[in-house]
Amino acid sequence: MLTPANSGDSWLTQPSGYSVPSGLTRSTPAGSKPARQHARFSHVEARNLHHTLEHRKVNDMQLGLIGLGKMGGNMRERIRRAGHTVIGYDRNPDLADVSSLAELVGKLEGPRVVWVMVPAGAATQSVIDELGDLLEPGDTVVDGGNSRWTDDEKHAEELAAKGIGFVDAGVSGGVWGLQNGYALMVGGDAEHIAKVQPVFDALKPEGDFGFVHAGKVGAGHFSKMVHNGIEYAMMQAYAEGWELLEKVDSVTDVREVFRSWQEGTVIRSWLLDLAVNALADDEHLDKLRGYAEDSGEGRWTVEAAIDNSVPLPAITASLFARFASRQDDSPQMKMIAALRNQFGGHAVESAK
Ligand SMILES: NC(=O)C1=CN([C@@H]2O[C@H](COP(=O)(O)OP(=O)(O)OC[C@H]3O[C@@H](n4cnc5c(N)ncnc54)[C@H](O)[C@@H]3O)[C@@H](O)[C@H]2O)C=CC1
Ligand SMILES: O=C(CO)[C@H](O)[C@H](O)COP(=O)(O)O
Repeated sequence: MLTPANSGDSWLTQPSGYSVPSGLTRSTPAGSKPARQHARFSHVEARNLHHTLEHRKVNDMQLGLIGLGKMGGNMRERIRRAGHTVIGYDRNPDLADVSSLAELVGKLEGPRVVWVMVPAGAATQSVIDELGDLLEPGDTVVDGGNSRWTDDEKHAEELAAKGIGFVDAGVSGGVWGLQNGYALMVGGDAEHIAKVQPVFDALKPEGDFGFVHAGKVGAGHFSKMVHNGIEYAMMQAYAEGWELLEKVDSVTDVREVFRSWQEGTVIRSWLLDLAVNALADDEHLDKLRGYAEDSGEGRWTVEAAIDNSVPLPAITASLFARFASRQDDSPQMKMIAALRNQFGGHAVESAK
């Protein structure tokens, strides 16, 4: 079952998933007693241990992480597993390692890197404002939430006036990121990004892809915004296809059709895999109401399309489909019904 990591680990103790680097442990043959603490290391083991410690010294860094919910909680765990130190703050004390932002900043050695992972808008603004007062020149703030890209320039300017760097990071991967890694789209100056790189490396998926320095400040969130616009339209297409398949009598097992599409088809994707997961739990989605919220990225994508005169019919339609999902009845369809009745005498249905 997928749950955010709400372990509430103290930053002073090793989190449950922490793995000791291989050079620091000695293997114990099955059935034998565990090696005693004072067991002698061979020359090769001692050299490996030395290399491991040197490696950690060079690469380990400290991170302050603010917002330990569905995303930040798992990110803290993934970064710690990579051997870095994470001090987490959340306004929910059950999740936090420290009791205030000031305490978090006080525990970090300079130059500090602080990652903000709270809801976009007012929450992000207030955290960045407070950090602006607490941090020192040479420190760096990363906004990893789904902030509107137009906020980034303002945040970068406000912090730059105090000598503090700013990086905007679009993060993709959801609650699966702990195991699969988080795809990262970052914007900002190379000098600021370099300070955060060990953390980006810890978060990103294995392999060659999953990290991009997309451009200047704002480019990371702009890229993530478009990513989410695409996400809307892809989900909408799967959803529409699914409804049509469910509607007709000739297709007797829609769930199996979706499952079969997972291999070999043109339309296989991770979203399709997740649709199959959802249908495994609830074959006809009977347990759900057809209602979908949105958090902003879809509408900002449509606004950017208008600003740039770029036609986005699929993404716009998928945003509007969510608005429609929130209506019990359709005022506009009342008007359509009234007009058809007016001009053509077509039948109407009475309000319930
Ligand atoms: N859930 C997802 O799939 C993804 C979410 N995001 C973005 O990441 C950010 C966090 O999202 P989630 O973890 O899903 O949200 P969440 O609601 O699970 O967690 C947010 C956390 O921030 C804390 N918080 C809120 N205001 C705070 C403040 N002023 N000071 C300290 N802590 C504060 C809350 O107590 C909560 O624990 C949002 O900007 C979201 O849009 C980005 C990618 C994927
Ligand atoms: O960024 C995400 C996934 O990539 C978040 O899950 C985001 O909340 C999805 O957008 P919306 O809430 O508007 O559906």
